[in-house]
Amino acid sequence: MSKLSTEALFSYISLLRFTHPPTSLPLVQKSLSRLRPRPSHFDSVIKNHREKTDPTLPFPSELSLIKSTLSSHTPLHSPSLPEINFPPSPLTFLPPHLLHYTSTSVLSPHLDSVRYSGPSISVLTLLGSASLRLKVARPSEIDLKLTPEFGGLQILNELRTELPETIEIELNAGEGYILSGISRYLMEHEVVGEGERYAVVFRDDLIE
Ligand SMILES: O=C(O)CCC(=O)C(=O)O
Ligand SMILES: [Fe+2]
Repeated sequence: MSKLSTEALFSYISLLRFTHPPTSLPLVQKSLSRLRPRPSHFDSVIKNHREKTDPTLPFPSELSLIKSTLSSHTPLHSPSLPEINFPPSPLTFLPPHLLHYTSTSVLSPHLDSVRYSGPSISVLTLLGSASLRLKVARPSEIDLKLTPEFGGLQILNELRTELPETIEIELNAGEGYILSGISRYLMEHEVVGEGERYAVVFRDDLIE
């Protein structure tokens, strides 16, 4: 794995990227404008930020770009890794989740719950910049009963030996990333940034 190019590495963990102009920033700022910063999310993963799920904002061109990015992805597997479930097409998206971070906000390493959303998590940065850091998750973080079949936790050891300890990408306004496959189910993510940042998160619905 260490000989893989960055692009091949991202493909291997199904970390996809897209660019979309941050034209929805004014709508997102307006939607969040009356909210007070929250000292803590219910699970303490995010702190000192503003957030809101807003079903009234449709984001049609962002969602169609995310769908086409996902459907053009061919996962790259090492022969020893079992297949990871990939989103069927078409996906049904949950209402968008709006986020506003400031210099005091913290987003700690976590895995998004597999109880509430499906196989892809897409985030478009609308203002500001930060870094996304991905690491192979600890076994205790993974709910094997609810996670698609990975062939047991042995896959984590395999990933730990095959992947760099941290995979990091820059997040700038107008840039989006998608966590799916390995990066969605088997790696924890954290966002590290200094200044103000607006982002919108598109999660797809659970697959029955
Ligand atoms: O702000 C981001 O890029 C990530 C947000 C996130 O990880 C989450 O809301 O679960
Ligand atoms: Fe997350």
